[in-house]
Amino acid sequence: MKYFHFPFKHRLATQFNLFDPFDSLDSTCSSLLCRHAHNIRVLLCVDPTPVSSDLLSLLLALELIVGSTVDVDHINLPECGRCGITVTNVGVAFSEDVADLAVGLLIDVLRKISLVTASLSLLPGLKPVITHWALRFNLTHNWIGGKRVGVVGMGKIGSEVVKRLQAFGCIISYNSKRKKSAIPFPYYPDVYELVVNSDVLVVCCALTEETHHIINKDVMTALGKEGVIINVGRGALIDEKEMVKLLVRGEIGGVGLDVFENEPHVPKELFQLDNIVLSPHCAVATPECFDALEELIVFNLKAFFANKTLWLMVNLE
Ligand SMILES: NC(=O)C1=CN([C@@H]2O[C@H](COP(=O)(O)OP(=O)(O)OC[C@H]3O[C@@H](n4cnc5c(N)ncnc54)[C@H](O)[C@@H]3O)[C@@H](O)[C@H]2O)C=CC1
Ligand SMILES: O=CC(=O)O
Repeated sequence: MKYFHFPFKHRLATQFNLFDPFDSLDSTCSSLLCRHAHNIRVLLCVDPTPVSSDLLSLLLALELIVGSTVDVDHINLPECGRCGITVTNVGVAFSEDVADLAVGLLIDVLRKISLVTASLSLLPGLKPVITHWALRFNLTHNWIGGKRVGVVGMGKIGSEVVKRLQAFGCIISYNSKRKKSAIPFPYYPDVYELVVNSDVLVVCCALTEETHHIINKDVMTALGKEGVIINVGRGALIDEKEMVKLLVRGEIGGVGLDVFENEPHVPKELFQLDNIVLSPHCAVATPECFDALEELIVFNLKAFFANKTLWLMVNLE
């Protein structure tokens, strides 16, 4: 169990009959897994560990998979549906922290906080006269208030992003799979239409066949030289190769990324640029997210063994 810290594993082990394949000396875990397979009723899926049809075919007693992520596309859901296995995910447990990071990335790209922090160490012996001191840097002039922000994916995270950006006075519009009657902002069914009406894009939709490279070369070109893209969804929502080329040529204004197309690989060209802010897919790496996740897991395990209703079941139809 790589993702959870020891006290949580201990908590689980004191309440349930826990079998952790990472306790095995066998690096593939396969022999231990095979030995216990017929007894396992619940699989706790840590991180996006793949749950293939091969694995499912070993676990003949399996009734429930408790996911620890928002997306559960690493789990073979059609096979779960066929075998009558229930799957749960984390729902809103992570949404606020991901939205916070999205807004943090945006402010940092626009105001270059990380960049000037790194530059401070390069300026020894300057007189501490604040205006002169500050003017040594290319001061940023980007205001957040009044920016037209297009949200791609008005789900749980998108809605939290909007709450925060409204407080800055941003002008919001969105693209999503469908128009949401409860959302009072202009809806553009075509992402290209959204972009031509936006200064900033915040990308936080689910990655599906349909949304793969939804932010392609044409979309990014339409956003223009001053346009900024923030991506906290999945790397492959953006055509990363094209994004790098456009950034290098100065054809988009800047990016803030928590996710990459081929993690943990980060295109090295990005490190030469001063209009990017990067984080290593760590939007949910907070104690609050982990606490919420752990409570959710324990709730669902207890509910399952007590034949009670589970939280956050994924629709497998
Ligand atoms: N950076 C990180 O650590 C995290 C990233 N995520 C990513 O954020 C994504 C969104 O999470 P939530 O808001 O909780 O999910 P959600 O299910 O509430 O929202 C997903 C949104 O994607 C939209 N969408 C689906 N298909 C679309 C299409 N074809 N075109 C446009 N929009 C489409 C849906 O309409 C929905 O509004 C997750 O799928 C996950 O990939 C989630 C948690 C943490
Ligand atoms: O990226 C994390 C997730 O929960 O999805």
